[in-house]
Amino acid sequence: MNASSVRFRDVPESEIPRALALAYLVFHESPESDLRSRHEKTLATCLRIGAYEDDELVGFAAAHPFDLSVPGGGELACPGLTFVSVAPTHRRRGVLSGMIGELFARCVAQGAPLVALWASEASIYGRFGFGPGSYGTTVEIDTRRPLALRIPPDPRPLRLVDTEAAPDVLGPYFEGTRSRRAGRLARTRDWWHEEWLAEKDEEDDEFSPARVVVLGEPLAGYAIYRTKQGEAASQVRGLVRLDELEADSPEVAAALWTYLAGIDLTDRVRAWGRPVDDPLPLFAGDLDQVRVTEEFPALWVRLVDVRTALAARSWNAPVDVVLEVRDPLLPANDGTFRLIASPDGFSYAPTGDAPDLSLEVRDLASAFMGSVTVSALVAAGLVTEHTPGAAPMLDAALSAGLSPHTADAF
Ligand SMILES: CC(=O)SCCNC(=O)CCNC(=O)[C@H](O)C(C)(C)COP(=O)(O)OP(=O)(O)OC[C@H]1O[C@@H](n2cnc3c(N)ncnc32)[C@H](O)[C@@H]1OP(=O)(O)O
Repeated sequence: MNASSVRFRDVPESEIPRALALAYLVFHESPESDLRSRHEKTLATCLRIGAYEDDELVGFAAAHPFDLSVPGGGELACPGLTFVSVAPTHRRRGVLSGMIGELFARCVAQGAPLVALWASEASIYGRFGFGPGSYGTTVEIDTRRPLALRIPPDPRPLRLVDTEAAPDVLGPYFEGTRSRRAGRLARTRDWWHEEWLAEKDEEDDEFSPARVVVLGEPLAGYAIYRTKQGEAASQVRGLVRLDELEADSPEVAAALWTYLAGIDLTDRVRAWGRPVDDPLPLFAGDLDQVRVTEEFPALWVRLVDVRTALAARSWNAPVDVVLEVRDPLLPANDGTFRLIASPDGFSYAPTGDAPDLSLEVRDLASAFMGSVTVSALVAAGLVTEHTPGAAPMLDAALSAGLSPHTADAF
């Protein structure tokens, strides 16, 4: 086989089981029938690209029809790439590259300015112009003693909400958070039920069903969590796994963390995918008790249409810079452009002027989302600042308050 013997085309709904068989092969999975059915249902709503050698499916990629919040409260169509699978017999011959090219062409045709993904390996997607658009952290709390905090928890009562009713209670609140943080996907009712509130945890069936605890009327914050029993014989106590916690104020967050840390018969809380600016590690009273154990790239973002993406985000200070953007895969983005933006206006047009900053489109994606500053990229040797002061000027314009954050891993 060579790359030219492979053809790319849509995978019809009737071939979803075949695509899933390839995905389970490459991800070393053998899910039970209810999870297979969920995957089939999800894939029916996705864009599906297949790489075929004659009639054999040798590569598969799907994309969810997501909308992503961008800095300043706007949102953009952002296909969410997932289930990327190449047959072990056909690796490293350009099948993934071909599927990505196909996906970008469809995004351009459909007017989707962004693509996003969670990477199985962080080394794969930079070459295709993806940069980390949000980072996540893992936080662990030792709850063998009461949670020590430097601020008083909100004293209002907490209540548990049935998972059936939860999307109606949490949905509008979560939607409100999307205008404050970039990186958040719009959630449908099905997404809430299947990805957040499913009876069985997809990865570890020792966990309880999802539990939802809320504070305030109207809602001022909530937590979604699962618990795992300990083992009396080996004196291992149970675990609380926090899946999501949102709060209007640090006091509400403090009340929810105190609740989680106080759950009987458990001695740890583990929270994966917290925002990098989560206030808990700041208001914790004992930093031996509350530890940030990990920080990782979460959502990878690709600017398929740089101009449309930049136009959709907020500009918090005036900026006038010439950017030399390198994008070998999408020539419309590649070139030298003058960016003039402020809270009152935006323009981005090709120019023959000398650049103030030179950068790769993957780094522009991270700066666009707000996950890294341009000055930090200059300091790392990834962006060239030809005109002193251009990077801090662009950073002031890009600044947008809270860090980008994505908890929906897909
Ligand atoms: C969004 C998601 O779904 S993430 C899930 C990704 N899928 C998996 O991890 C499943 C198992 N792996 C696979 O199916 C395949 O190995 C894939 C999809 C990762 C790669 O597919 P391939 O068809 O082999 O990739 P392709 O030949 O197009 O390689 C393109 C480039 O990426 C590089 N590359 C491919 N896979 C990897 C990897 N795992 N790590 C580092 N680099 C890689 C290649 O070396 C090549 O580089 P080059 O352009 O400098 O020569």
